[in-house]
Amino acid sequence: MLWRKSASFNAPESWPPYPPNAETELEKAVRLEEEKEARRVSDSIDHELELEKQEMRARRRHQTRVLLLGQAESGKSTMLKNFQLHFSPEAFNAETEAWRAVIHLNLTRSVNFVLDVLSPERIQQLRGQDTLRSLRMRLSPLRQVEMLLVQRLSANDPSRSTLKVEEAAPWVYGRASEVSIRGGSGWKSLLRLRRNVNSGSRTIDTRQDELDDAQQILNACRDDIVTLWADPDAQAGLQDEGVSLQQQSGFFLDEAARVASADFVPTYQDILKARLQTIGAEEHVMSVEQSGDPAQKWVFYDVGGARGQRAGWVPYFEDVNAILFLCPVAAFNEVLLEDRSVNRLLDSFNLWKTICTSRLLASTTFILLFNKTDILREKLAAGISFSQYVRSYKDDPFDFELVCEYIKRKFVSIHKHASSQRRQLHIDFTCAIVSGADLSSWLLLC
Ligand SMILES: Nc1nc2c(ncn2[C@@H]2O[C@H](COP(=O)(O)OP(=O)(O)OP(=O)(O)O)[C@@H](O)[C@H]2O)c(=O)[nH]1
Ligand SMILES: [Mg+2]
Repeated sequence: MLWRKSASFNAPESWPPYPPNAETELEKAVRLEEEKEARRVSDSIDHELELEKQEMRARRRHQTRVLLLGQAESGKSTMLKNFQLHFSPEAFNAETEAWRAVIHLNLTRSVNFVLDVLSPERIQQLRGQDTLRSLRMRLSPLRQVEMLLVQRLSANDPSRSTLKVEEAAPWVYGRASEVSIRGGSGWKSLLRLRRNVNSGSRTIDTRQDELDDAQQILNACRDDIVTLWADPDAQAGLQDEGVSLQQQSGFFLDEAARVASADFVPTYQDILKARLQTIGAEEHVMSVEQSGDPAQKWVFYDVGGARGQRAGWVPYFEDVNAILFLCPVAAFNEVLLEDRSVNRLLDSFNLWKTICTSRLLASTTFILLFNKTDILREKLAAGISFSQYVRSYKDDPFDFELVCEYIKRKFVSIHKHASSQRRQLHIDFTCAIVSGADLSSWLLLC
């Protein structure tokens, strides 16, 4: 060490350091040279940081950051797919392969769920028990298919690597439990897998072979799946158990003949209907492919909406231009999967209140989307009374327009009273599984 700390001075963090006692001329010259060099390095670091900051600011000027919020199954990821389809159709199309496996998993889980409900004991009480019993037996390989697909889709996700089908399969509360796959990890690697399939890697080939096996078994079971789903006795058994699958996420049983066929290629509609629970947060950067300013980027943050996931939202609050909040209006007669004592519409009200109250979001643009309007319409038309679940509602309990108006009033009122400062609120009613919503106009608001 060329300079010594002065005995009388004990602040090594001060800069430049205090000249040591009894310093020779040579030592002094060396010290000054070192200090000069250190200052040059420090200035250059400061300069780099400043440049980075300026670059970031310039980038940010061309970046609009949008955070998608809402409870689980409110349609956040589906809305994001809609944005991709609208603004980056090429990127969207490139993911078709991966979505096929997800759709196959959705279908397989539905069939296995039906088989769980129609247990051997239950079948004994139904007419046509011989047919159902043999269908049950012939469809048993689908347990293996489910396990294979889960393992393949979560292949790169260490937290799911030991997932067993028995763990994922038991059905609760009239619906199959879900397989959640950490977004942006395992299942998307299927894309790379397909693209690299000629790379000669044995692992990749094995993985692809397994997916092909799953698809072949599913295809071999195709006619039996169609027969099971069309069987009036099976339908009666499901009805007795209070199970209604049609309005549940990832429902493909009505299209089983097409989806399970060997040459199935998912349509846009299929991909929008596919269900994959988001765990954690995913960042999606998009630019408008066909027209517009190529430097302009949209950054979407899609987060998991289940209760256990919500603490992870806060870090994104500080840095976003807009919140896209989704409330699934059709969920008025449902409860949270994670807490069956809580009505889903009530949970959305409370969540909205929390978001409005947040000071970090005081000057953020809010776009409120009332989603799943198609299912709301179907439920009310099928005679499910809104006022049976929402006691404060006093109008016609089956009138779609009035129910929508009531929900909107509630949200607007919460926004007005919970927000710390005035903020414009944009509201729309949507059906996220139909492409072509007025996405551009929302983005103009951000
Ligand atoms: N019928 C209908 N289904 C919808 C609509 N929006 C979303 N879905 C379906 O609802 C399911 C759940 O949607 P997601 O987009 O995965 O929900 P999410 O909010 O991302 O849920 P988490 O990731 O768990 O937070 C999917 O199967 C979608 O296809 C809609 O407007 N109508
Ligand atoms: Mg999601």
